[in-house]
Amino acid sequence: MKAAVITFPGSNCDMDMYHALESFDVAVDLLDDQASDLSAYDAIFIPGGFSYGDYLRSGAVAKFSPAMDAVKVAADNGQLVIGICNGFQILTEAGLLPGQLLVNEQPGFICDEVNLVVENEDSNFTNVLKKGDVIKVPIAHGEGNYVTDEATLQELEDNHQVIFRYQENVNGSMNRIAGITNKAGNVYGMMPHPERAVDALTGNDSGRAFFESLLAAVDHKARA
Ligand SMILES: NC(=O)CC[C@H](N)C(=O)O
Repeated sequence: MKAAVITFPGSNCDMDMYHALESFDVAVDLLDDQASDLSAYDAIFIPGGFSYGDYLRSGAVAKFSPAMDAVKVAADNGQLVIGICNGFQILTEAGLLPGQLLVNEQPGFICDEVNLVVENEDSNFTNVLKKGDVIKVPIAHGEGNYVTDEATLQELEDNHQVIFRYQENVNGSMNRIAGITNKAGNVYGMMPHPERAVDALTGNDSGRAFFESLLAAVDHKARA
């Protein structure tokens, strides 16, 4: 698998993602917000942080960067696009995923480890797991409260686009949504940080299943 991690001014989880991918022997390029051609990559990661200082709203400035035009082309091509935390916020702002991440129901920055329940075991991001499995993954956000209109929420549920739910609703998200895909299943966003849970030395490597699923999905596509 060939991966790109896009670093925006203010990203702060880009190197976490880089090291997580390297731990799976993935060839990773670190690109910046001026990236214009992403056609060489199986998977493109938009990492967490505070892109452009989170001015106006999280992700609201990043969506205008040249790199996001290239991400849209890649998404249309069916390449995998993965946004973690601020990356999820950028993908919703850019219109690549439905809904919006609002300020947490109890306003404030939450830094914790939370249990995520697998909702869809057939996705590119969970295929080594089973529906109902629980993985513990760090969260670190002030704006993780997922909202959308009722019709879109119903559509997300009906199309099995909800991939993970929080076991307990930590931030007020509708239907305890922690991660969703687009309709085609190749664009994915989640607020929790699997890239921070890949090394047993840190006390938690349950995020590895997420990356193992991605690798299996890319491998499967290459054989098809
Ligand atoms: N860790 C992050 O990516 C933080 C995301 C975002 N800036 C928030 O606080 O919600």
